[in-house]
Amino acid sequence: VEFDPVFERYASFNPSPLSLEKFMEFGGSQNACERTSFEFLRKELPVRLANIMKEINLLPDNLLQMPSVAMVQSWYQLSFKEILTYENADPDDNEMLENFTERLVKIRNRHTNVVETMAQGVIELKDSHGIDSNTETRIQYFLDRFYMSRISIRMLINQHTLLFGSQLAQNNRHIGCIDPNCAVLDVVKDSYENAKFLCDQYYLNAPEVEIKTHNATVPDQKEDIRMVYVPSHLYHILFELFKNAMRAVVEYHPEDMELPKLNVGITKGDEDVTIKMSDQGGGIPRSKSDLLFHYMYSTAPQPMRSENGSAPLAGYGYGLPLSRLYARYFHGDLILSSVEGFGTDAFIYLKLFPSEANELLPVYNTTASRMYHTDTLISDWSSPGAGTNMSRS
Ligand SMILES: N#Cc1c[nH]c2ncccc12
Repeated sequence: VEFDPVFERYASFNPSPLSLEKFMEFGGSQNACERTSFEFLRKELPVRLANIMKEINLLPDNLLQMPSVAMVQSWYQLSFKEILTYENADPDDNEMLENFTERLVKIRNRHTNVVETMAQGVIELKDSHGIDSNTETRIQYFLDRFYMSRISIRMLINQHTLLFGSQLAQNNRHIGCIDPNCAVLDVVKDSYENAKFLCDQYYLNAPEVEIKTHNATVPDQKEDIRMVYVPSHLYHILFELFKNAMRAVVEYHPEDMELPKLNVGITKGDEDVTIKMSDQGGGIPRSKSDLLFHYMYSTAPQPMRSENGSAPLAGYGYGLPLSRLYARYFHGDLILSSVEGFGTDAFIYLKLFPSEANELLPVYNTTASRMYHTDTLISDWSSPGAGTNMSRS
């Protein structure tokens, strides 16, 4: 589709970010909203697909030629073409609306394994050509944007199919996958219990947790801290952090049956809801803390395949970079702050107001394009060992 003028036209539009408040408006009264949602999506989905496909096309040739990457590219091209068949459809044609929703489900299913398949492509490149630091920087830049784009496209598809599809009725207070009154403490407890179960199974031990809540805006507030959010996103972030924190604590105290507990604080401020998770797992040296968010570093060696060749037994360790993307998706963040030799604090920042929780979307433009063309900047700070006797390059 690259040299197709229609593709270039859609790629020339900037994606339109929605806020959680806007997403909830689509979930208002029934019918009028399905038509509005359809008219928005038949333009916005191809715009978002075309924008990220422009960046896929800019990847280094030897990565693009990897079988797994070529397959992902073909899925995007096919899905782009399929949505375009609705470009001039009649929004009042209910049968067409039903067909559109069914097509979205098929597209979502086609893209189910994109994360694993792209990770496989990176491994194929590593095994066949090796990867220099320049290429690694570009792959890191691309994958952050590619996975954020995918999170956003799946959010649009999930909302439309949940609100207007023939799916089982979900929790009647939820709007699609959004909970307008998400009790943060409940998600923290759920994710802790599930991570603890895995930790107990694997290590036969797991740290306890102490959770404190603080509502800074209404002191002495006994009510739960609630906010508009997507519980499944928050769960994904917390589950990953709990697994990593528990692993650090158990491995740092191999002999102790009495493990230092995890401390979690949930604070509702004027703008932010902040979840702080503290562990005494020995921490990470500063020299390695960035690596935790690198896709390359966390790309496991050729994963062990189970006998029947099904999905790899070992995960790809993309959990932390993807969790940070989920936190950033609605303009929050995920930050690790570590004290080597003692432990690590993880901070999840979330926007309290749905009107401020806007999607953070990659935009294809000359800045993005330049990231794929120019060599990484020569550092304008000294590097170890480069003294006066070395000529400047
Ligand atoms: N995420 C996360 C972590 C939470 N605690 C950690 N300790 C060592 C390495 C990574 C982590």
